[in-house]
Amino acid sequence: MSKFGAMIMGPAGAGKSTFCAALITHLQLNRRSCFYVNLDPAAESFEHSPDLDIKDLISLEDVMEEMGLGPNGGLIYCFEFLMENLDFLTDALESLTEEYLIIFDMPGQIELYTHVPILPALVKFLARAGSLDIRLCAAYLLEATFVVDRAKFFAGTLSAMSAMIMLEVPHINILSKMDLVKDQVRKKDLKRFITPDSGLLEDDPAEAARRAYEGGNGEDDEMADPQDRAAVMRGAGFRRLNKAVAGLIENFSMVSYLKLDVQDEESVGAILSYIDDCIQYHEAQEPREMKDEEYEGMDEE
Ligand SMILES: Nc1nc2c(ncn2[C@@H]2O[C@H](COP(=O)(O)OP(=O)(O)OP(=O)(O)O)[C@@H](O)[C@H]2O)c(=O)[nH]1
Ligand SMILES: [Mg+2]
Repeated sequence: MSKFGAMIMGPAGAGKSTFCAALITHLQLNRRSCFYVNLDPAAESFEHSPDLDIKDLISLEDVMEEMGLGPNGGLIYCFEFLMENLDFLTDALESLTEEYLIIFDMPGQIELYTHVPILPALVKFLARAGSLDIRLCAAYLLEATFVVDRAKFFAGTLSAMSAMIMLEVPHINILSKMDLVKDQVRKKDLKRFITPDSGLLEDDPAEAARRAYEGGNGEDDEMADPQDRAAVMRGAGFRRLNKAVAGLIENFSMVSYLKLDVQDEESVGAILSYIDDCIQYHEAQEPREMKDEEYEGMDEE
């Protein structure tokens, strides 16, 4: 029997926990079962209390205090500890039926998604057939406010792509906090972020401001101070690198985004449908008898 899950990932403050809460509320309203797993050892408050909380195994605060580690090293330590104590997950999850959507609320430390191999190992463990056998969808959130700084947007997109390549499970990317940019970005422009277009760097208003600050196009201006000139050359190199990265993202067509406005029930429902499709949730459900109260609900409609 398969189980189904969604791993909600992304940089610090991207809105992961808020999205988890909205997803849970939406599932409850639609009479669907869910199981909320908090894997952020630093998370303190929750809208829905977790059904399983890594802090019951290990807390970041204790690790930092006892091991003398900082927040990032401490987080890696917590995950290494989790990997040595996987029974903590197995014991809680193994009895869940295919009706449940297991929601994993992940921490925001970016190194977890880019260059330490812990997350791929955890995902492999969760998905392994014959063990927990969870069909997992990774959902990577990036704040829509990143569209204001286009170079930053491509850097964020690169981190989404890195997580996608590293984890090797069905993956969706989400632009969160859409409410914050709705009135700032024209619909036509927004499309170029939803499916990233490298041309965005060509007509970047922030870039124009940067060039003006540097005093010209940055490549052939005469400058008195060699240090200024070196800084500008670094700027030019940075721009070329950015363009190359953006071109790579565009050419591979690997990343596109779904829009999330967490206050809007329909938007949350639409993303859930994508998650369901990715993991083929509905195909696996047994036809079930409706409960009496569900029949009653239908009479009223
Ligand atoms: N305007 C707006 N604010 C949001 C939205 N989603 C989250 N926030 C706010 O953004 C902040 C961070 O949200 P969280 O859900 O805690 O983000 P997170 O990704 O879980 O953060 P970490 O776990 O610390 O990495 C909070 O102040 C939220 O209220 C949104 O859709 N719109
Ligand atoms: Mg969180």
